[in-house]
Order: sequence, then C-alpha cells, then structure tokens
Amino acid sequence: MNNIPYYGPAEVKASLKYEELVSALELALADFSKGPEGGVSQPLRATAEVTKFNGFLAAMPAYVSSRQALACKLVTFYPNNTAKDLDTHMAHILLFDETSGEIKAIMDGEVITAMRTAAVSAIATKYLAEKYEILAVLGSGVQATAHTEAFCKMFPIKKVNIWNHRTEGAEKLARYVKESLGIEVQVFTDVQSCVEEADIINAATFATEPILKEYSMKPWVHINYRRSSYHLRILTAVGAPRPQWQELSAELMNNSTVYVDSFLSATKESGDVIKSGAKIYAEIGEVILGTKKAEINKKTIFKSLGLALEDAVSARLVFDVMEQNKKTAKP
Ligand SMILES: NC(=O)c1ccc[n+]([C@@H]2O[C@H](COP(=O)([O-])OP(=O)(O)OC[C@H]3O[C@@H](n4cnc5c(N)ncnc54)[C@H](O)[C@@H]3O)[C@@H](O)[C@H]2O)c1
Ligand SMILES: O=C(O)[C@@H]1CCCCN1
Repeated sequence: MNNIPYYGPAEVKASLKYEELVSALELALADFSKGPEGGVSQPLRATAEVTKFNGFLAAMPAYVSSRQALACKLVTFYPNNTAKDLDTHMAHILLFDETSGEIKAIMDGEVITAMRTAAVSAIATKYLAEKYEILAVLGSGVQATAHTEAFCKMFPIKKVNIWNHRTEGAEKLARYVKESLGIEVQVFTDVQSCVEEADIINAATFATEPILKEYSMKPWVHINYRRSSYHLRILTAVGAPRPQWQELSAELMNNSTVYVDSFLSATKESGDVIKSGAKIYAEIGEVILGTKKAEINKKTIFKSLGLALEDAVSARLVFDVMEQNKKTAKP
C-alpha cells in the first residue's frame, strides 16, 4: 500500500489528448455493445442519495479487458454547490492492476469526467451528424466548456452559439471561445434562436424541466432537393442524470431517433428517457460496430448518462503516460 502515486488535475490534463481519448473510447464503447464477449464488465452505478442536501455519491466500477483497465470512480454530485462557489461534481478514480487487484494509482476524476464525456459526445457526432459548421451550446459550466473545446478541436466549427439560463455564464464561455479558440461566437437569450441554425447542439445543464421543446429543432437543413444535399443534425444531451429530471421535452424525445451510451443506464437513470417513454434505437457502440445503421430520416438525439468504462479507459491512458514520463525522466 505504500507509495501509491497520486495524479492531480494538472497532471491528468497534461496526460490526456482528445484524439487519443476518442480512439480509445470508440473501441471500448464498441466492446461494451458486443455483450459478454466484448470483455467489458460494468454494473449500473451504485448511488447513495443525500436527499437533505440534494446530492449523491456514486460508485462507478468497470473493467475493460482490451485496455487492461480496471478502475472505480467515486463521484459526488451536489447541484447546490454553485451557490457556494464550489464544483458541483467532485471525483477521484482508483486504478487497479488487472492481474492481481493491487492498486496502481489514485487520480483526480474531475478532468477525466469533463474530457471523456465531451469525447463520447464527439464520437456520437462523428458517426451521426453530416455537417459540422455551427455548434449550439446550452449551458456554460464544466461540461459545456469541455464540449465546446472538444468539438472545436475535432470538427471544422465556424461559429458557436451559446445559451445559458444565466447570461453572465454564457458571456464568460463566449469570451473563452473568442479569445482562446479564435472562433466566431454569439450569445442568445432564448433557446429556440440559439439552436435554430445549428448543425450540432449540445445540452449540458442542470435543468430539471425541459428546456428544449419539440418546435426547437428542424430535422434537416434543406440545401436542395436531392437527398445527398440534406444534412443530418445531432443533439448530444448529457444533462438530466436523474430519473425525475428532464432537459428535453417528451415530444422531442418521441419524435427523434434516440441513441444512448448504455441501454441499462438510460432506462434506469435518464428522466428524458423514462418520463417520455421514448423508444431507444441503439447504443452508440452498436453504430460503431456497424450492427445498427444510423437512421437518417428523423431528428437525432444522443443521450449520455456517463459510463464507468469511460473513466477506466481514461485513467489507464493517464497512468501509461505518467509511467512513460517517469522512465524518460530517469537519468
Ligand atoms: N453524461 C455524462 O457523462 C455526464 C458527466 C458529467 C456531468 N453530466 C451532467 O451534465 C450537466 C452539466 O454538468 P456540469 O459539470 O457542466 O455542471 P456545472 O455546475 O459546471 O454547470 C451547470 C450548468 O447548468 C446551468 N444551470 C443551472 N441550473 C439550471 C436550470 N435550472 N436550467 C438550466 N440551466 C441551469 C448552470 O448555469 C451551468 O451552466 C449535469 O446535469 C451533470 O450531471 C453528465
Ligand atoms: O458519469 C458521470 O461521471 C456523471 C456523474 C454524475 C451524474 C452524471 N454523470
């Protein structure tokens, strides 16, 4: 138990690159959707509710055989922390040796939670969207910022539209987009106008009631009359992680082709799925595997709950980089 390495947020951030994360997670999501022969073991996360303080503590263990990644994330979610100027999600990840079960490292899990969630939304977008010029972002917190960064790195985004329920937040994110990413940006005060022209929409808020309604999305952007000239838009939705919460209206869910990260998580944890009764078309891993084709004649939603396998794969990537750094630093 002595000398277990600890990697803080700065070390984790320096070790992870979106390109590598996307490739590794794509393979792991495909393994997951293969079923038992994919070599992924991942129960539904166990959650201890702290009702008095509107929070929870979740344990998220997973094993991904193809990456030799065995890990458990412990994450707290306290939405009321915003008022205290504290992070709303706090997380640590324990990484284990797959052969012996010994602990190999403990690391910050907040950077991983932000980056792996954005990377998975980017994977869904890569497979399911057909045009990548205008990004609409609903929310301006950790996830909205990570998604903006990941999407702008991975796709040829020309403009970012931002809406947040508090305009100051949207303006802060807009300054980051303009000054650090060098991309045109516009802040909106209503959701409808923000998403109207977008090719990709990302929703990452604490909304507990739908903020995005049926009328807010057109299924296609019509360029001319031939099918090849239409392009499919995508909504990646990462919020509303509780069975009673909704970020998207039931009409929108029911009039869309719904893809998820995990059938089990979506049907047990997602208010958007449970309250709307919407049918799930496929896991994104099935699309990556090619066992389910992308549906192209409807609105497209990718509903993400967040999976332990994503944390395990990311933690393993960080560990490998840190070990490599150690070797190269030795005289
Ligand atoms: N799918 C996943 O893998 C995954 C992973 C992490 C977080 N999440 C979820 O994503 C969402 C955003 O998380 P975050 O880390 O960015 O949190 P955050 O605290 O950094 O940001 C929360 C955002 O929601 C906004 N907001 C607060 N109350 C709102 C309301 N009533 N209506 C609309 N917007 C509101 C805030 O202004 C802020 O922009 C949460 O629901 C979180 O649980 C999902
Ligand atoms: O996958 C995650 O890490 C988060 C934990 C909190 C709720 C939303 N999903």
